Amino acid sequence: MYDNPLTKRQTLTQEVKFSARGVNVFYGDSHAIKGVDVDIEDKTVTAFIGPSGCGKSTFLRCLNRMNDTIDVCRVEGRITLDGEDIYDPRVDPVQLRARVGMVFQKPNPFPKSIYDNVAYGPKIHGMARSRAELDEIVERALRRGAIWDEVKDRLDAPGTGLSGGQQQRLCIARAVATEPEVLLMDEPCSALDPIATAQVEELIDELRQDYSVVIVTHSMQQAARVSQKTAFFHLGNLVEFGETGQIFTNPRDPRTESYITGRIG
Ligand SMILES: Nc1ncnc2c1ncn2[C@@H]1O[C@H](COP(=O)(O)OP(=O)(O)OP(=O)(O)O)[C@@H](O)[C@H]1O
Repeated sequence: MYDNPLTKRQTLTQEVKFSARGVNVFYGDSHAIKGVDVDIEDKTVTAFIGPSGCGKSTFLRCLNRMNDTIDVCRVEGRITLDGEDIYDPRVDPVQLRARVGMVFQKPNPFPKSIYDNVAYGPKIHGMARSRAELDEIVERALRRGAIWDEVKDRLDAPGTGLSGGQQQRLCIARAVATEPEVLLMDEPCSALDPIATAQVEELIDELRQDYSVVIVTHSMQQAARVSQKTAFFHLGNLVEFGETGQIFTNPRDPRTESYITGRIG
């Protein structure tokens, strides 16, 4: 059931991209993430799994400081990206989010054309000196999002007019347009049908050639299909982290075993 040819293919250990140590997150008095230590590797898909409310999205949002936008949220501990503390006051969260892109649960294209959806980030970050350069960036990103062929003849059409699966691939193209190093995906397929889900999963597998990808998913089958590393969260604790194949076939913690066999969650 959890057979994963992808994890079998990769056995090499990659460089560490994110390193988290002693991370605690509070919403007011509520302790949502408890003392999490984890290393997230480059060129690897890491899945965050666990029952609803266990803190997967909260921890994901720590990685690009999206929690900064939530008033009651407080993050403690140390998280480094390529060895640099991302919570250092000198770090500009906007620049950080260009390096650490995010794709959300519900496809959320801007109410703009397909072209402008993708061109927006590169324009803000001054990545193109001419319209021709911007055209190239947009085409490259749409190709990376595996949607170029479907939209190349209607780049001026509104992004919101695409199907759900196309919108999500457009959002992935938008996220990669600024050439991030990491892509965070919060249940990116939960609003998609099985065909669109399969397309996005295939795309995720391609993206890991160049990026570190972290995906929150409720689907253990999806975690097994797309990830090489899996982190199991329970009640705010990171209970177990390891090779996806090991987590699904030979979990070390009884809580992980209960979850993957359907006894909790
Ligand atoms: N903006 C917020 N304000 C207050 N509490 C929050 C906020 N966001 C999340 N929480 C709380 O933090 C805990 C962890 O939530 P989080 O959304 O990270 O879990 P999750 O594992 O991603 O859940 P799900 O799988 O249901 O999306 C929960 O108890 C939740 O109620």
